[in-house]
Amino acid sequence: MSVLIFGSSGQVATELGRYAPDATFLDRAACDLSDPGNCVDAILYHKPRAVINAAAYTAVDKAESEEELATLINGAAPTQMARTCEGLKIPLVHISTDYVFDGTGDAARLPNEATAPVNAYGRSKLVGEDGIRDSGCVHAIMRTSWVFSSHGNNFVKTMLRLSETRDSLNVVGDQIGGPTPARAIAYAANAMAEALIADPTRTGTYHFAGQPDASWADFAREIFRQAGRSVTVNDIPTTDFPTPAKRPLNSRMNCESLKNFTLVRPDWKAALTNVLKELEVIE
Ligand SMILES: NC(=O)C1=CN([C@@H]2O[C@H](COP(=O)(O)OP(=O)(O)OC[C@H]3O[C@@H](n4cnc5c(N)ncnc54)[C@H](OP(=O)(O)O)[C@@H]3O)[C@@H](O)[C@H]2O)C=CC1
Ligand SMILES: Cc1cn([C@H]2C[C@H](O)[C@@H](COP(=O)(O)OP(=O)(O)O[C@H]3O[C@@H](C)C(=O)[C@@H](O)[C@H]3O)O2)c(=O)[nH]c1=O
Ligand SMILES: [Mg+2]
Repeated sequence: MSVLIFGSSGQVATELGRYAPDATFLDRAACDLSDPGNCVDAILYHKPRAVINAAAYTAVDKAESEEELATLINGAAPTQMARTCEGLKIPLVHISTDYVFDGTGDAARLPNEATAPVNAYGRSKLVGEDGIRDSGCVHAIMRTSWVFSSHGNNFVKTMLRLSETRDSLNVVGDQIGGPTPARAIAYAANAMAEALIADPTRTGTYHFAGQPDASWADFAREIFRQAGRSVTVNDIPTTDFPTPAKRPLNSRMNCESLKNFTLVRPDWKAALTNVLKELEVIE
């Protein structure tokens, strides 16, 4: 029996190929999660020993005008996955987000603190979390943040692209969080699946974010520093960068309970160096 993974070409799904090479990966063509019944059929057909959900609707601004679709993919589908896993008594590892929090204050949030998403994407992800917790299945809901890798869409690639035509950029300096390498998320998700098979009492909600916490402006500066690109980053307040979706200011997450899985917060600056090498921006 192998592990079944929803997602194939996304940032985290791509990296899972490294740690779970024998797993079955389902792309959108094999299982379109906008029809949540499809994931029930897939799990019953494959009869895996665990399920990892690395698929999601991740277009934060677009979700404001497509909340229904985002909620099917991020809410209803993971709920159906969890109910099916409960029926088969197999664990589900699911990836969620810092955007389930409202971002008030400046303390690092614990996994059991109150959620209150400020945008449609966050609300859709919270529906999925609640559905999984209510299902009774053995699970790890891993909340992560600010994911980057050498493939797919992410802030690192956006900054590198902008640097080709700009020598200064305005970047928000008052949203603080943990940039997280997709590779580390994939390692952790696979480790959690195996650990839950061995010991279901580890079921629960966990935080997994890269360290140290930084603003998007700090993140941008480090990208340009490592890439050797001379782009001036001007810190601006969120109010000066209007977007369709509101974003939380404080995305700090307390990750201490990762010790249940003998995992620690990954160092995002070191991982950034690897990603820049993979992109052949540096040697
Ligand atoms: N990106 C980020 O900054 C963050 C992401 N997360 C969470 O981490 C997880 C992984 O994110 P990441 O790897 O960055 O996401 P990506 O956007 O890179 O990939 C999303 C994946 O979901 C798949 N997908 C989208 N719509 C559907 C659908 N209707 N049916 C089936 N599959 C679909 C995509 O498939 P296809 O290639 O066919 O489009 C793709 O493989 C998600 O749960 C996300 O919410 C949490 C915090 C931050
Ligand atoms: C391109 C650009 C963005 N920004 C800001 C906008 C935003 O506040 C921040 C990051 O922009 P992005 O569009 O990459 O961010 P966003 O897509 O909101 O990233 C989020 O994605 C989802 C899926 C998550 O789950 C979150 O953890 C988080 O990673 O930077 C600037 O200030 N200047 C710029 O030139
Ligand atoms: Mg984005």
